Amino acid sequence: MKLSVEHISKSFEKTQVLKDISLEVKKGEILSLTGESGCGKSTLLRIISGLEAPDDGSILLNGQNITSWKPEKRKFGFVFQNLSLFPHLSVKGNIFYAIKKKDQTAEKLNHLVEMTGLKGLENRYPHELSGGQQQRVALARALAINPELLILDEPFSSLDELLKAKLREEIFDLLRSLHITTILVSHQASDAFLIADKLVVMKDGAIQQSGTPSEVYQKPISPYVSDFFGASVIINAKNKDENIVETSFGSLKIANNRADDFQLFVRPENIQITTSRDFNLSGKVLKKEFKGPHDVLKIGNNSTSEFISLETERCPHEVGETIYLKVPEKEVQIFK
Ligand SMILES: Nc1ncnc2c1ncn2[C@@H]1O[C@H](COP(=O)(O)OP(=O)(O)OP(=O)(O)O)[C@@H](O)[C@H]1O
Repeated sequence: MKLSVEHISKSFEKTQVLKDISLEVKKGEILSLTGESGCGKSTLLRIISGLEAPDDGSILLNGQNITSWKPEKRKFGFVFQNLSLFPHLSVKGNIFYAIKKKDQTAEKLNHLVEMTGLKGLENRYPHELSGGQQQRVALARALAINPELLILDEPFSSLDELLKAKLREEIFDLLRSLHITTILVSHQASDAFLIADKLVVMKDGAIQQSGTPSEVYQKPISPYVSDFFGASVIINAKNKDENIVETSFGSLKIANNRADDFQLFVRPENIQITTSRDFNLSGKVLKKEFKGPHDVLKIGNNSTSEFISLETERCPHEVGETIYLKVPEKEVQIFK
């Protein structure tokens, strides 16, 4: 199984909401699609699922052009944000909703409720279930059709943080064990989506960056992408000499041939506190906050209003002390 989205564009009236989007999901892969509200994620999902037609471009399933296929023919399973369970149907009725009568066997039901942790709840109605259980019903219903592709549109948004994390992990484990090809859409930035196989980050109707989670996390191409996944340290910089870059916190040895001002990006865990002044950044600890497993330092100096916010392991330095920060060149990304 392979789903290819090729050069999809879409406008509503005069506004272009999707601009030449291309991506690919292979058998058993989990692709996570994220981006700020209004960037076009839902519109893209609607086009993939056949609920909306693109102005340009094609959707291919195993090389076959399915752009004009009706949603039913595509055999995709969905779990939407609002779940859309049928209130007048039991768990069993909801799970079997899209299944032919002859395939509605006790064995199939049993298999689905066991997989999704709903055993014993088959005869309950949606209003008699918790939010997490309702999510499971929606998932079981989507899996019941043996979908070619599963589309999860922000399925965890209504749950509290703890339950969200637990259910997400459980569902990901299940999808991986079943080798179900999945597109997961998230409207929120979250490290949790780094467990997908592929990440696609959208902005203003276009793909900003796509790649493996570690590529996107370690080498984001813009502050927009870096801020989506974890904390980042971004410092204004300019070229000083060949391979020397100057910032208001000191100079660093970094190969860079840009003439204009630019920004240096580095993940906080790649910065080490050191005692050496040479080619390291320096600043005063302005604030130190205890955050359980780590401290957060706010580092500044007199020559600038800029400061570095750094998450570190237990820091022995106190407010007012000057500290030096080692920033390894290979961990630095340059943002224009
Ligand atoms: N049927 C429509 N008619 C006109 N404009 C639309 C229609 N559907 C979506 N839009 C517009 O297209 C843009 C993209 O919307 P879309 O719902 O795809 O974004 P999204 O990334 O899913 O946002 P969110 O995270 O808030 O759900 C928005 O500006 C939205 O107002």
